[in-house]
Amino acid sequence: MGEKIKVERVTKAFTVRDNEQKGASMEFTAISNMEFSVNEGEFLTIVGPSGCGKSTLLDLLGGLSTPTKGRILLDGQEIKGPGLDRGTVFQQYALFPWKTARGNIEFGLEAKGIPKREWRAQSDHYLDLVGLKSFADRYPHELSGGMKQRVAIARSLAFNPDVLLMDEPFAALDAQTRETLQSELLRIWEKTKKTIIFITHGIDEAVYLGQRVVILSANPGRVKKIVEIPLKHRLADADIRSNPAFVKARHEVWSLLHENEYAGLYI
Ligand SMILES: Nc1ncnc2c1ncn2[C@@H]1O[C@H](COP(=O)(O)OP(=O)(O)OP(=O)(O)O)[C@@H](O)[C@H]1O
Repeated sequence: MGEKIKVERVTKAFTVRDNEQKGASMEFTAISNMEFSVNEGEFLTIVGPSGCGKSTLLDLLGGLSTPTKGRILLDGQEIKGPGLDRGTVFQQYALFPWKTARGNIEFGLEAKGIPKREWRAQSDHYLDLVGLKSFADRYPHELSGGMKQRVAIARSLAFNPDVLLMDEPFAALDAQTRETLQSELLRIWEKTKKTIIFITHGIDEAVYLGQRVVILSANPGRVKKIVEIPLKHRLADADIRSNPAFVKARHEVWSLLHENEYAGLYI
């Protein structure tokens, strides 16, 4: 399994107002000296406290902004801007309200330059992949939150990106829908073999989905630890969250995230 993405000593600083001095500005370091890599076809989850730089990191991976120091390599080439090799799914559905589920997916096909005669078969394929074949002609306002997010995932996949960047895509959904979409996503990942980087606030979600979990700490955002999750065949076990290996991994991630509280840092 080759290395797909390499985050090399990345620092991202923003210029912000200096509250101490009127009219002056100062540097604020959101992410400091971050380093990790992602293997081809890996499902990597990233978890960390609010403000640790998760969205900043995803913007850098998406090429929407550039590091202040360090660099990010994709297939050995430095990321210098957005590209169709990376698809992003956000927390908010970001669908075109005037296009049907199929129309939203076909937008992805058009952007990728797929000839129009192939759209129908390909959009059928992606609708089927996310379990929405019978909702092809519905508009976003006629779909539930979970269905909208399925369309968003299908649209991102229609670009056929190498890497899927997911920024808390299930955060706005109710617990049951979230669990369903988590297992759907695992199934899609197993089928498509995409490299996935998935950002979340949820420890359960990070452990359930990730082959490895990157734990970030805040002020500034840094990699605290990368934990391997030794779970195989997640989909075969309907109640994997009760499995001792899951419980153990979950506890490890939880402890790392809450370490500072017990050291008295926040008390
Ligand atoms: N454009 C910007 N200008 C100045 N500061 C910024 C900018 N973008 C982010 N920050 C700061 O960088 C830090 C990291 O923000 P970011 O949104 O990446 O965190 P996050 O981990 O995604 O947070 P959350 O989990 O709450 O969504 C925060 O302190 C934020 O205020």
